[in-house]
Amino acid sequence: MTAPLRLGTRGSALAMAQSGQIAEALTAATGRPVELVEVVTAGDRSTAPVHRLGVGVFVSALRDALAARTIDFAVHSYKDLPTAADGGLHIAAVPARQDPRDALVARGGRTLAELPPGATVGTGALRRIAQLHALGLQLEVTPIRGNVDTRLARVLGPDADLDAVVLARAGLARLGRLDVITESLDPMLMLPAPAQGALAVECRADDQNLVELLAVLDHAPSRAAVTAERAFLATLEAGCSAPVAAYAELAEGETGDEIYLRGAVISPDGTRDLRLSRTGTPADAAEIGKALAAELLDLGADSILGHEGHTGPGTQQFGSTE
Ligand SMILES: NCc1[nH]cc(CCC(=O)O)c1CC(=O)O
Repeated sequence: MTAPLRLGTRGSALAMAQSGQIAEALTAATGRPVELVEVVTAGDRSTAPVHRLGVGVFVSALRDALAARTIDFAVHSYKDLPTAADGGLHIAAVPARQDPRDALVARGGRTLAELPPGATVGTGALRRIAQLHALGLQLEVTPIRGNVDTRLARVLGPDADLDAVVLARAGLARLGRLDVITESLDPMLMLPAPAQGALAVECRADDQNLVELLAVLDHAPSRAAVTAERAFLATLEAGCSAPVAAYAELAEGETGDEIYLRGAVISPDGTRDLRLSRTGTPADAAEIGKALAAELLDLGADSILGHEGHTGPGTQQFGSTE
């Protein structure tokens, strides 16, 4: 009998769902039993706005448990990971990514275009707030936070107080709640967060057997897309309140696979909206991300991000605020 592998997870419904799906996939592929071990993070205990906490708080408790060897591996929402690499840890797999689009859940089955001026739309992410404002629809954008159920209740519950909320389609998919979506937002309107819809399966870098075992879950095209988007984010040195979006698509070109990366930096009020794209080969994913970020910095993205001259340690700790 092999001892079960210990998969550390947060206790939220979303975290449990995605950890459970990875545990099942791993057992199906390798025959190894997996046991879920719940880890409570500072982010779960606090009610402060996420852009103040930084999403890194959700991740650090799992990483501490990895370092302390109380768990063997962890599954993160990739977009919640800090861009700074963690030396002792290794992302052993990026499984096939879910549809990365954001989703609108609106009362009365409405789409974005059907919301009247003054309609109240809840979201916590500056990236979404900025892009909603940039649409110029006179939407009343309201900051909200909480888990997926809490956010849905603001529109669908008995005490609903908002006309709509925007959240990641992938989260709803993992919870089996795609039915509530009234519009999956085209990336032309709402470019997703870097790595949205992707998971990162992480273990200790020196755990060679596990590194090899987990690799069966890796999906090369998803890894290439996420690599480009995250290189873009890291090069912008985006702090924890950064309205940064990126989306890489892979397609077959005439001379082989091609990667098409779009990136945006938008001021929170939506009045400054810098968007560019770049193409290349998947093998150059990281370079494409870096080059796209450099182009946007040349156009003044730094002044939107508020770190001209750079603000010192800490500012590059976290990924996007989602
Ligand atoms: N911190 C929020 C968060 N982190 C990951 C997801 C689900 C989507 C994904 O895995 O990218 C969500 C919910 C949301 O943005 O609505």
